[in-house]
Amino acid sequence: AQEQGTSPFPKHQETIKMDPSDQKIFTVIDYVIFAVLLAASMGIGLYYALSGGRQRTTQEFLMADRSMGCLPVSLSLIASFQSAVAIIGVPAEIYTHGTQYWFIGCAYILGLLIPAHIFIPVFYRLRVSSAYQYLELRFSKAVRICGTLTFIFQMVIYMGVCVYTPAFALNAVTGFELWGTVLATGLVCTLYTTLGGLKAVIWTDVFQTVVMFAGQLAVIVVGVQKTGGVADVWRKVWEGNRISGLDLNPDPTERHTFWTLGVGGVFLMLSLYGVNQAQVQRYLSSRTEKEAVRSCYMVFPSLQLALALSCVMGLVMFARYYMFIVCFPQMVIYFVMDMLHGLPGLPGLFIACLFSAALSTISSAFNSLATVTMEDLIKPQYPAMTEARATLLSKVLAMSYGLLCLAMAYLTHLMGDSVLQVALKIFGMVGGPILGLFCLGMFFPWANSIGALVGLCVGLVVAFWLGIGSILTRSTRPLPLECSANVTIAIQTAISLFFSQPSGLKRFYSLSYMWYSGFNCTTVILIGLIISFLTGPTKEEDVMPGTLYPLLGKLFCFLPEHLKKKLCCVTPLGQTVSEKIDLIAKNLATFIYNVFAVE
Ligand SMILES: O=C(O)CCCC[C@@H]1SC[C@@H]2NC(=O)N[C@@H]21
Ligand code: NA
Repeated sequence: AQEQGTSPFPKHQETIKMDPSDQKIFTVIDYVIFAVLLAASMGIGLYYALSGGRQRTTQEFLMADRSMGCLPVSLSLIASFQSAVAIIGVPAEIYTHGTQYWFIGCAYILGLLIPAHIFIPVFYRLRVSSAYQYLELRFSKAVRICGTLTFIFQMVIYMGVCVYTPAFALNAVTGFELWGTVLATGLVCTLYTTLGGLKAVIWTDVFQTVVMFAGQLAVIVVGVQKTGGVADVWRKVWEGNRISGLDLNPDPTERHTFWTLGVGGVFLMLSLYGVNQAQVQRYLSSRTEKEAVRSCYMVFPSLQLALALSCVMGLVMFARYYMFIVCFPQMVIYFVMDMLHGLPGLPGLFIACLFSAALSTISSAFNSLATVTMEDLIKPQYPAMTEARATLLSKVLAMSYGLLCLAMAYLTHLMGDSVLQVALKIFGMVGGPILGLFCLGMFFPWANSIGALVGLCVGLVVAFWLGIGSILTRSTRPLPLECSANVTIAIQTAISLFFSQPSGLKRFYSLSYMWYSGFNCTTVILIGLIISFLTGPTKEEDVMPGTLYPLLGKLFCFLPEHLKKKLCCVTPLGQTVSEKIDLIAKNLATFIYNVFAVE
């Protein structure tokens, strides 16, 4: 049933440019909406710079006076890791490979329950400001510093991808000024983060998350209506077999299956929602531990909604273009402008949506980077520093990270891979080992500092060997379009010759990137335990109270008490399993009550 439509695409696939002049994409109202977004974000920043304690202490600037409620915290938690990468990358993923990626939603259950009931209680009761303070309490100063530096490395790269993605995508399709937008976005974000601190970052995240959902919803509604209605879209999508079934293929080199997404995805979620400073800081800014746990529960429905919106957008895009099977990097933006041009204000709304996604993520990154640099690297060196000076320095740090992020944006220009893959690989390669470090500390009392250090280093080396190896050996990978033909072939032959390795290594390199978090986390734990046992395991009684979570006690709760004692599974968190279970039940009940009570 292929309609004989004329292809809406210009002849040359490489340079898809809708010249704003003839297409009249952006009317004045569109620019106004984009400007309103930046102005509103600045306004919130200024408001928190001039109200409350006027950002005079690090407790307020970095921790929002630990006074936040669960609703803003939960929306800010989503905004931190739902950036333009997901808004552009997920629809392209669904268009190209079908809805298999949607199964990552199954990882959100354990991916949020474990942080709510394991990581939050430990961090909250230690009353730390930075997650890496935990590493010094549990291990040593050296482990804390390595953890902090690893986190900084991860977030600086991730930030660059998040700033660059929306600007480059828009420029490629609509000629929207590239570096002007990167500068405008980066500077506005740096300003309101530097002026208003965590309170401003959280409240701008709330506003930006609403804009993000609105923009995606608008594209879906207009897209379905222009593609013949829901029934027609469903028929085209079904015929194009874009609705993937449950793929239970256990092969770990299979890119997306229920196992790589549903199980591998849990480790990805734990590395973000369990131990990433940006999220931990939000939990710690909650007024009570219960409020923090509740905000984690409230993330679940909104995260599922965000995932559904971006997946449905990909399906509508497929229904629209399936008869012209083409795929080029900026197809999603092209589709959006194809749907929305001629509807004044909607292209502007989508641009606002794209930059809301970017701003909310990079502002969280700036603020968490400033916090860990201050708390983990500077304050311990200068304990006598006055509050005023420390707060001023935190603001300077937020500003510096903002400028560094612009530089990273340019580096992203050179990466060329699909941005969703790049972002998820960064989390897997760097977030995975950090998750392993925290799990080693919380669940294994025998782990000592040397084991933790060696485990982290080996974990990072293996992670980068795997990550870079997979990029280099995927000779089938389409190199960025701008490469000229003969150079590409020469490079590819050189790489394939150099890397023509035995099948074992080839299989290692072809591990699905969705397993990176789980694989690297496990490496750190195994190496960490082996080294700890070789260098004299820590005794339970020597461990700082409150830094252990009796995971083994929970798992073996059926064992008699004396055996559990031997397996050192006491419950230092002071709650037996049954108390834990009824806490979960009570939380669910109050959460459901809150939702309906609000209605
Ligand atoms: O959107 C981004 O900036 C990064 C890609 C998504 C990161 C992970 S995927 C699972 C979880 N769900 C989200 O919305 N973000 C995180
Ligand atoms: Na975001």
